[in-house]
Amino acid sequence: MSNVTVCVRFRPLSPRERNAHGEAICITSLDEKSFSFKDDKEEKSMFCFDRVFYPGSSQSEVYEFIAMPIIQDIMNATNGTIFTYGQTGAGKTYSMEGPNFPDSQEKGLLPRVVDGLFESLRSSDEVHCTVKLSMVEIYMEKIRDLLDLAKDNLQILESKVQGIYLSEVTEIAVMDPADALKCLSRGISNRAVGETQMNMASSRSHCIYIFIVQQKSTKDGMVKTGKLMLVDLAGSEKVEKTNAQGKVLEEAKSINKSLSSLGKVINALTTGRMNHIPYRDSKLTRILQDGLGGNSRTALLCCCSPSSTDASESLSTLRFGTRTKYLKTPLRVNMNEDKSKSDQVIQHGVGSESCERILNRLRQNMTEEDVNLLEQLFVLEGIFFDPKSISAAELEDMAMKTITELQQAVGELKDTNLKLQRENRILKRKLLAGQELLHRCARYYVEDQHFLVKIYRLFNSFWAWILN
Ligand SMILES: Nc1ncnc2c1ncn2[C@@H]1O[C@H](COP(=O)(O)OP(=O)(O)OP(=O)(O)O)[C@@H](O)[C@H]1O
Repeated sequence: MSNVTVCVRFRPLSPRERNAHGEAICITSLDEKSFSFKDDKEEKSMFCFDRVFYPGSSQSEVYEFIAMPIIQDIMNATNGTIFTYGQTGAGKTYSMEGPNFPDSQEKGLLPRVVDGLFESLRSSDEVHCTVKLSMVEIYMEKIRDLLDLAKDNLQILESKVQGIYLSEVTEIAVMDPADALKCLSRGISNRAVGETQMNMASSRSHCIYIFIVQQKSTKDGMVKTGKLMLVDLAGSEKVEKTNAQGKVLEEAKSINKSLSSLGKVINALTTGRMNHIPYRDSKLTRILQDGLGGNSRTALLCCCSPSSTDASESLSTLRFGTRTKYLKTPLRVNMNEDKSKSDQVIQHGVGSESCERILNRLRQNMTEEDVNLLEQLFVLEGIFFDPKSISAAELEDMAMKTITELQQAVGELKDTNLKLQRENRILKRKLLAGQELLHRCARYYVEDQHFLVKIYRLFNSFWAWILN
């Protein structure tokens, strides 16, 4: 099973959209996983995801499908990342925090995750558990600590034990859900204070909520650590559509850069170009490194407006979601002995060497039987890809991937064709204008020649008259 879940959520039409454009929407529901989408050129395509949340869906449905399995993983010491992606106003913050955090009936993922985490921790009694919370914001490639605004340029570091971490970030140990929500509310109001200070809108920054859950066995001192990151990404709209200038343009460029780095990392991970994953291209991808390519279960919620007027932005969000769907990450358990006893860690990822090359190397030093055993172990661990082990569901998944890719390719070809036709028309117009200009020049040239001949003759007559 893939470790990446990609879902789409369409929010209800807003009163403004209803007033301006009536009930026109760009989607037709097919079932809970697929829908037909009408783009801004009225062309239809079908999209298929792990789950589609239509406008009537509730916050608890989103939580149960997306976050509950990840919370289970955190308890089993694997990492988890949930991120919301989409244009400004598409419903990312509504889905992540819910309206009027944390009091609303319509609580979003964040407060529900807090409840879910403590609920799961309570059910285990032979372990000592701690939950630590951090909250940061990435704005113009600078990481700000939202639990201590004085720390406005945190650095990203990497260690064998912790993986990727933020140096000197404030980590608050929280005892219960109420404590955690109080801490998160503080971070959220600090974010608003910072926005006023810097005169920016929340949609211009990425916000990351980090939960570190540690479970120490009272019997043998083993420590299991799980890291859960919830990421509310900045609006993904295209710069040219925003008519941005000055500082807003700089912000938009910085967001586009980090989101396109995210796209490149996902592309590299899904197309198997594992030898260079450009995590370091942006702060966002570097922080998410553990959550994207490493030891993590990832869920992406693509938030879209259902309005036909937003079809082009929604289409690019859906394309991003489609690419992410084929990201596969190896899952491991982060288990070490108590650090005072040992610093042993589990390595992330399989590196850049291909499966066959590694096996060949092993064959040089080991018996064929041992190599086969190792290979079986790796397949069980999900490290190597074993074609024999593909299930019908995975085959269906792959077929769907091919169909979606072909549909995308057709869509892109159509776009290119339209663009080329437009360019062709412009070139033809330019050519006609050039020909017209050339004719005029030729006419003037001929007229000028006649004029010069006339002057010359006049001059000759004048000269003859002088001489006579
Ligand atoms: N599923 C939903 N049900 C009802 N209202 C919603 C839903 N999703 C979003 N909304 C409403 O739509 C508006 C925009 O949503 P939201 O602020 O979450 O967008 P956003 O994508 O986070 O935008 P930004 O990038 O600016 O932060 C809000 O008024 C929100 O209450």
